Amino acid sequence: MHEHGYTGHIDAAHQGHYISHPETHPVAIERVTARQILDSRGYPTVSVTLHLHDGMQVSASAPAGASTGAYEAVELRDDGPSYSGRSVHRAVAGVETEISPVLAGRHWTTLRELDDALRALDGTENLTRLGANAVVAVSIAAARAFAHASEVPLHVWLARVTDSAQRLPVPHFNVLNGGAHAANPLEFQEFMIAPVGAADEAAAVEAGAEIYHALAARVKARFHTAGLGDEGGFAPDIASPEEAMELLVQAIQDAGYTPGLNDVAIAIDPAANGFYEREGKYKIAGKLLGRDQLVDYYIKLLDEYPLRSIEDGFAEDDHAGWKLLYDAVGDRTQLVGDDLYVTDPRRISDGARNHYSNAALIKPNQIGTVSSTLDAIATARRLGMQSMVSHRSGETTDAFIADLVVGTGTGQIKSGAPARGERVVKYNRLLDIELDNKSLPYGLELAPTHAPEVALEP
Ligand SMILES: C=C(OP(=O)(O)O)C(=O)O
Ligand SMILES: [Mg+2]
Repeated sequence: MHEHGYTGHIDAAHQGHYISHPETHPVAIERVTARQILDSRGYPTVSVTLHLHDGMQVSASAPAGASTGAYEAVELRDDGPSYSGRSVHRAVAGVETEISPVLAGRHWTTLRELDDALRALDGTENLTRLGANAVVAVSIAAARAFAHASEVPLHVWLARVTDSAQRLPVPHFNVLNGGAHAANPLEFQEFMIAPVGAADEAAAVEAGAEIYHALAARVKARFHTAGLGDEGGFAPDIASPEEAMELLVQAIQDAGYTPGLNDVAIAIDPAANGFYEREGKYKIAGKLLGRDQLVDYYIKLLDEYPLRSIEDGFAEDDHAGWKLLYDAVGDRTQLVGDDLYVTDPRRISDGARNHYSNAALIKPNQIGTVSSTLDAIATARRLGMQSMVSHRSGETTDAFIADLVVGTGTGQIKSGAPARGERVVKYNRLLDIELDNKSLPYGLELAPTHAPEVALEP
């Protein structure tokens, strides 16, 4: 069993609480039902429905990671806690027999109050008892219930309760897959294209699709395969990250776009837990690299390619590696903590204080409730860090993260390739929001590279 595991100094002044405005309308729930459905990998996951007092029903479902961080909230599966792909009947039963009686029969005035009740009912630090898969699905459905009660779209409600300026995000399309998401020898997990210079969301999504198809042609011609990884990106037998980056640059050009930090940029998620060997050593393309060598390797990629963002460049517990990378390139590129922070406000706060990175990945099921997810974004923002909202490698057709990224205005999302239903449902939701809200700005929230702006105590 994993603990949430945070042992560092926690300073409330450095954490952001999102503001929950009391004027949002209360929610009355009659009962909560749940069932087991399949996710995009064909593994069972939890789907819940809140039956509201006014006859409305709102649903949500839980995604699942494969390259999960050790400090994530824990899903409940029938063979025990943690990811295994097994059935989730116990988590489903917990929603109906334990969560439903607690949520039914009273008025909930804020989502935080409801989320706090879920945490109290679970009683564990990392939601092991009821399962983060059960809890996050209920919390997302509850956010929908609050938006319904206030008679506004979900993204508008999220902007309202967090006092955020809404923004349409730069989509980061993961078009080449490796690591834990593919069977190929490529160690780095994700190679993404980000149309940062697109005029709007519609143009960005169109660019992503065109580049994806241009890449398909190159991959088929060179590798005689169009096999896909878990997130819908191609997964050919690429030997090295450089070869992958080269392919992306060519595909961007083939599709008639310009590779560049202000046009179509590249982002990577090496997910370094996956190729960490031991004692600060990492194995890439058959070579064992020490921390300094890995930093030099990333610098080479930054110098040679239009790379705007590196996620999990070092393993989750290799803080010495994170610091080295931050000191070397934290002023010129985005360094995103995923497994490092697991969407935990306390860990993000610690990362800002220690200069581990200048951005946090935001995955609601890593921390287990929508309220804590909003706190994570508020914390990052307070400390001058960027946030990137993210799907999981195992997904459903729930598009919550699209409303989340617009409502909180973080300016960046990753939801896999611009293909496969569970991925495009998020991008298509962004298109719908844009169509209904033509005046919303598109693009990154701040300049693409920056260091924390808040002076932190040593
Ligand atoms: C989306 C990711 O993968 P997973 O969901 O498998 O953790 C990731 O590592 O960023
Ligand atoms: Mg990651």
